[in-house]
Amino acid sequence: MRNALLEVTDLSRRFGGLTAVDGLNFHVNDGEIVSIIGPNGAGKTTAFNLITCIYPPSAGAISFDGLNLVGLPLHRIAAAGIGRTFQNLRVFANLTARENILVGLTRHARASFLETLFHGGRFRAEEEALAAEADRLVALLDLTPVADQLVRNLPYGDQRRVEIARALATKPKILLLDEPAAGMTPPEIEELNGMIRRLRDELGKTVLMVEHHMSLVMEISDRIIVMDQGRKIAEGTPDEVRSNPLVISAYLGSGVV
Ligand SMILES: Nc1ncnc2c1ncn2[C@@H]1O[C@H](COP(=O)(O)OP(=O)(O)OP(=O)(O)O)[C@@H](O)[C@H]1O
Repeated sequence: MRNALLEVTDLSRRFGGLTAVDGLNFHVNDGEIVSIIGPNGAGKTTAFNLITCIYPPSAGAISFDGLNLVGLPLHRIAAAGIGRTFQNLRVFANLTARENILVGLTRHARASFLETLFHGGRFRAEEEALAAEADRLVALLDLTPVADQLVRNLPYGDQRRVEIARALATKPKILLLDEPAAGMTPPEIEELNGMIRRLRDELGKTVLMVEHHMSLVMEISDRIIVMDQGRKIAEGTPDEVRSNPLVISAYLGSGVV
C-alpha cells in the first residue's frame, strides 16, 4: 500500500454549466515533486483552489496527511501543513523581502499580548528566533543581496522567490506552486529549478506544481499528471508522458517536448 501524503479522489467542481474539474484522481507521495500540466482552461488552478479550500468541491474527497480537507475553513490550511503560491504573484510590494517573510513567520509566533507590550524575555527570545529563521529562508532562496529592498523594486524572478519564501515560512509539508516560472527569464528558471530541488532534498518538502514551462517540468518532476477539459488524461514519469500519444495530441504538440 503506497503512502500518499495528498490523495484526491473523484474530485469535481462545477461553475454553473461548466465542469472545470471532472472526476479527478491523483495522489502525491511524501517527498515527491509532482507537476500538473495541461492546456489553458484544463482545470489545473481550480484543482489547486479545491485542495487549498478556496472553494468547496461539487463532489469528491481530498485527504492530506490523514486529514479530510473538504469543508476545512480556508484559514486552517496553513496550520494543516499546506503552503501555496499563486499564478498572479501575491506579495506585499511595499515591504522588503525580509519583512514579507517575517509576515509569514509571525503567524506562528506565540508571545502573549502583555509580553509583547513589555518586550519581556519570551518576546525577545521569540523575536530573535524569528529573525534567525527569516535569515535562513532569505539565504535558502538566494535573496541575501536583496533582503532589505522593497519587493516592488525587485526583478520579477526575485519577487517570485520572495513569495515562495513566505509560503515556506508557515512550515508546510507540501508546497503548491502555481506557475512558478511564469514571467521568468531562462537564467531565473534555471535558478528556480535548483531551488525547488533544494526544497525537497535539503528541507524534505513535497512539491506539487502547476507549470507550463515544459523543460522545467520534464527536468524536475518525479511524476507528471496531465489534465485536459477537467479530466486526467495521462500520468507518469516525464519519459512516459513525453511519449504518450494522448498527451501529444491534447497538449504538447510534436516538437514541443
Ligand atoms: N471561479 C470561476 N467561475 C467560473 N468559471 C471558472 C472559475 N474558475 C475557473 N473557471 C473556469 O474553469 C475552467 C478551468 O479553469 P482553470 O483556471 O482551472 O484552468 P487552468 O488549467 O488553470 O488554466 P490556465 O493554464 O490558463 O491557468 C475554465 O474554463 C475557467 O474559465
